[in-house]
Amino acid sequence: MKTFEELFAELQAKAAAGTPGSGTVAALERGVHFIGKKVVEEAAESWMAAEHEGPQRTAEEISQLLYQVQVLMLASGLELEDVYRHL
Ligand SMILES: N=c1c2ncn([C@@H]3O[C@H](COP(=O)(O)OP(=O)(O)OP(=O)(O)O)[C@@H](O)[C@H]3O)c2ncn1[C@@H]1O[C@H](COP(=O)(O)O)[C@@H](O)[C@H]1O
Repeated sequence: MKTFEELFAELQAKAAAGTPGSGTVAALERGVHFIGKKVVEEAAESWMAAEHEGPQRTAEEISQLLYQVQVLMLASGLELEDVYRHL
């Protein structure tokens, strides 16, 4: 188990290192358009899970949504603080 902040630090490190085999690095190479579609896909799957599949499946889909949002943040050059200041 990891927190939102811990996951972001892990993804930042992999992006900076260009870690071979990392799905995050591969997504960043494909760019914002590809990543944006993954965000929308996971958002829709979270919504469908919440309506039809119960809390456990919803939690799984939301975890994937949070991951994709973090990848979009990296692709946009954003730090956690850039987002947190708007909360
Ligand atoms: N938490 C996640 C995570 N959540 C979702 N995903 C991605 O989102 C996909 C899951 O969505 P789906 O089930 O809809 O995908 P799928 O249909 O099986 O496959 P796709 O065709 O959509 O790619 C996975 O295939 C991953 O590509 C994640 N990829 C990585 N992480 C974590 O990110 C960290 C870095 O990962 P790497 O960059 O791959 O090393 C590790 O701690 C991982 O656990």
